[in-house]
Amino acid sequence: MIVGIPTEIKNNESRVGMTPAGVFELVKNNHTVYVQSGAGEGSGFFDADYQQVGASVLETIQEVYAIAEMIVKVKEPIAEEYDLIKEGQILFTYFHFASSEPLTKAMIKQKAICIAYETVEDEEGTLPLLTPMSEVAGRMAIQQGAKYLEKPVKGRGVLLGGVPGVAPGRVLVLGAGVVGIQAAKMAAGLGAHVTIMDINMKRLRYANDVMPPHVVTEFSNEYNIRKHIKTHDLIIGGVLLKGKKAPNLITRDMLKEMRPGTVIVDVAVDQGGCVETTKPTTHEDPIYIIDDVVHYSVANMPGAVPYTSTVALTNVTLPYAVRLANLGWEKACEKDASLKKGLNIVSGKVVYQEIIEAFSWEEVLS
Ligand SMILES: NC(=O)C1=CN([C@@H]2O[C@H](COP(=O)(O)OP(=O)(O)OC[C@H]3O[C@@H](n4cnc5c(N)ncnc54)[C@H](O)[C@@H]3O)[C@@H](O)[C@H]2O)C=CC1
Ligand SMILES: CC(=O)C(=O)O
Ligand SMILES: [Mg+2]
Repeated sequence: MIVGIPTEIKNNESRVGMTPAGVFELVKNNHTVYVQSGAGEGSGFFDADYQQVGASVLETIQEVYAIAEMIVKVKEPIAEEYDLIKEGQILFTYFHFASSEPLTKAMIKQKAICIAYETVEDEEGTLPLLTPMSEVAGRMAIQQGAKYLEKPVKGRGVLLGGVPGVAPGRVLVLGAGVVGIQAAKMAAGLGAHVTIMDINMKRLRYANDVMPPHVVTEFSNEYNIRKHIKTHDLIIGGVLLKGKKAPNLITRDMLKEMRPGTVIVDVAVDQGGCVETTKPTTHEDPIYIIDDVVHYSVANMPGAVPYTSTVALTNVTLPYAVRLANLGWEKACEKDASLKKGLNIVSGKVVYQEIIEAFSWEEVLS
């Protein structure tokens, strides 16, 4: 198969869809790989590194899309890329369709085979191609939150770890999944008081087992959330309903209950966010303030640490990419139920029910 690796063009997105190690593996399996010149630079991989393992380098994104049967990338295609996508071309990347009707409609129109990293699901119900980026984003959420709690950027002016004689900051984590656990761990490591909430008792039991005593678990319901937002300095949104729009656990009216300078890092923004006032931001302009509450909602947080993220991502995507290249998407999905769950749009037809529900479409669009 001919595989193309374009340069990411989303704001401050320096990850790349495949490392030279990945190209090595594809070439070993007799596939042809075209990499756009400079695609890996932000992650520390240069054209010569790719050429050394057998890839050919193309100058433009147009050339890569035009020649490839399968595009392997990181983020969803953005508007400038839509028309480059060919009928029947496999796109293997993050899409987060439920948060973008325009993207969904564009991919239907292009009639591509859209296999979304974030809905590939293993037998245990976990999301192997989302997990490493959630690990990155969960850890980063505390770094970013700590930064925006500083007064010069309109935060409350609270040091998360406190100092002797002064109580530490308080962090409320919504969701005890991958993002939530990593965020809680980082915050606890800094010495903050942490409350972590979920509706899944198994996740709360797990958090209770693995976390130090200054991490407290609480069942997630509106009453408890309303209580805790008043006393916590930093709130991390890490909830997910697979493939669906995230639920609004913090509504607009609740911002008034928070103290001025409270910071919300809504990691769940890529599925629409779990805070009503969340709207996607970029690394260039990551925050905005509503009712004195600082909102951070960058939809590609791991893009800011591409050295770590590119390798972590391709460690998990590569085996699937090789299978897709070896077998073609139909056979690969037939043989691998996890990969099949990644099929979101096939030749103009939405095949993932949660997307249809997200837009209240009555039937599968085609
Ligand atoms: N902004 C960014 O750059 C990134 C965003 N993400 C996003 O972060 C979100 C979380 O991802 P993961 O942690 O991997 O998902 P996960 O599936 O591991 O965890 C989500 C948790 O939310 C819980 N949950 C569901 N409804 C809830 C409710 N009402 N209250 C409290 N908890 C609830 C679930 O029980 C589950 O434990 C996803 O939307 C993911 O796409 C992930 C990586 C990067
Ligand atoms: C998961 C995701 O949205 C990201 O890594 O950017
Ligand atoms: Mg307020």
